[in-house]
Amino acid sequence: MKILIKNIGLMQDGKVTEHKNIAVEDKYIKEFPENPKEEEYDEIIEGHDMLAMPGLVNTHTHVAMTLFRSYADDMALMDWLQNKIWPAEDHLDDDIVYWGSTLAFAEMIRGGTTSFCDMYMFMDACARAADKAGIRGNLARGLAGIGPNGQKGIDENVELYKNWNGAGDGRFKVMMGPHAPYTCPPDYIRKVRDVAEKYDMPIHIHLSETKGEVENCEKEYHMTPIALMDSLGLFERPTLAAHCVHVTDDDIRIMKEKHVCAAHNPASNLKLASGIAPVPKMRKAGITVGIGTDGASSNNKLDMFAEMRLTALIHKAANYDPFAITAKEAVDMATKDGAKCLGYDNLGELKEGFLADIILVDRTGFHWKPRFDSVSLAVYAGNSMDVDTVIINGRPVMEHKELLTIDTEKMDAEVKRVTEKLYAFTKK
Ligand SMILES: CSC[C@H]1O[C@@H](n2cnc3c(O)ncnc32)[C@H](O)[C@@H]1O
Ligand SMILES: [Zn+2]
Repeated sequence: MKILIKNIGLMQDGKVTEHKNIAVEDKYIKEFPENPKEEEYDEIIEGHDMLAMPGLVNTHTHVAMTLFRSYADDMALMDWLQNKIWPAEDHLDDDIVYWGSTLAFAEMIRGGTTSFCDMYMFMDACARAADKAGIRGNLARGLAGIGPNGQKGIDENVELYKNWNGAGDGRFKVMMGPHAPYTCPPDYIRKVRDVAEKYDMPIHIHLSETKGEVENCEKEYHMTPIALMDSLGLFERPTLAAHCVHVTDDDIRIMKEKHVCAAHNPASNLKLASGIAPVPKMRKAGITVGIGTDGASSNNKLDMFAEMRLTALIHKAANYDPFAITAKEAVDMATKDGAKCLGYDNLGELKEGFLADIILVDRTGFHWKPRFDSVSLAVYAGNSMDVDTVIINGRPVMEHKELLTIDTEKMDAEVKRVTEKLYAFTKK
C-alpha cells in the first residue's frame, strides 16, 4: 500500500518543518517528496494544520490491567499488590485478558501510542488482541519463581516465543518477563537467563522500584537489586529494567556497562509513592531511558502525552534545573529511545527507510496557539485527544479519530461482560 501524507508539519530531530510530504510504501517511510505525483498513491491524507510525529512507544505496561482501573487507588506498591491486585489476578482468564487488552489498545491507539512493551499472564490472548488492533508490541509472560508455577511460567514464555516472535508482519517480539527480584529467587533467575539465552530472548523485569525493595534485597543478599541481577548473569541478555527509581552510582555504572535500558514510569511512581527516578543522571551516564505508563491500575491512564509532559516537568523540580529534561528530550525518550529499549534500530524517528509508525496530531485547538514551537506545544500543551490519525507498520489504524481496527461498540459490551465475570469473587 502506498500512502501520501501531504502538506504537514514534520517533526525530525526535535525540529518541525512545515509543508512537507511523507510517502509511505508497504511498512516503511519511503521518502519525503517535494513534488509528489498524487495518482501514484493508494491513499492521500491531507495534513494541513497537523503535525507528523513518530508514534509513541510505551516501554512498560500491563495492558489487561485496564480492568483494575480505579479498583485500588491511593496505596503503596506492596500493599496494593499483595492485598488487592494479586488476589484479584487469580480470577483472570483468557477471555478477560483478551478484552482488557483490547480496551487498552483502543485507549493507546486513540492517544498516539503505536508500540507497547507488556509483561502479564494469558499473553496469547494479549497477542491476539494486539494482532487484531494492528498495534506493535513486545510481549513477555510475567514470571514468578516463588510458588508452584515457576516452571509453568517459563514453559508458557517459551510457547509465546514460538507462536508470536516475529509474527504480525514483524510487529511482535517476545521477551522473558521475570517479575522482580522479590518474586524471583537467584536460582530461578539463573534458569530464566539460561532459557533466554537458548532462545535468544531479551529480558523485561521490574527493578529497584521502591526503597523497601532495595533495603530488603541488601539485607538478604548484601547487594542492590541491580548488582544482584548482574551477579546472576541476567544482564548478559539485553535487558529492559522498569522503574530504576532507587539506583546507586554503582548501579548506574553496571547498567551502562551491560547496556541495560530503563523504562521510566513517572505517573505510576508518583501514584504508588515510590519516588522519582534519577532520569537525568542515568541519561547523562549514557543509559537509554524510555517512558512507560505501567498498568492502568497504578497510573490510571495509558496516555503517553501525559507521561511525556510529566517527564519534562518532574525532573526540573526534583533537580531545581529547568534543563533537566527538555521538551525535545521528552519526545526523544517517548519515541526513538523507547524504540531502542524495544530492540529496534529502525523505529521511532521519521526517517527514510524507517518503519512507518506515524501519528498525525491536530493543531487546530486553542491550546496550540500561538505556534512558536510545535515540539514544546506537543509536550507542554498538547494532549492525547489531539491525535487525529495513527499509522502502524504502514497501515492506518485510526483516521480522523475513528478507530479502524477495533469495533468499539462490541468492545464496550464485552468489557462490561468480562468485568462482571472478573469481579464475581468480590460478591462471594
Ligand atoms: C506476573 S505478571 C506482572 C505482574 O506485575 C504486577 N505489577 C503491576 N504493576 C507493577 C509494579 O509497578 N511493580 C511491580 N509489579 C507490578 C502485575 O499486577 C502482575 O502481577
Ligand atoms: Zn509494572
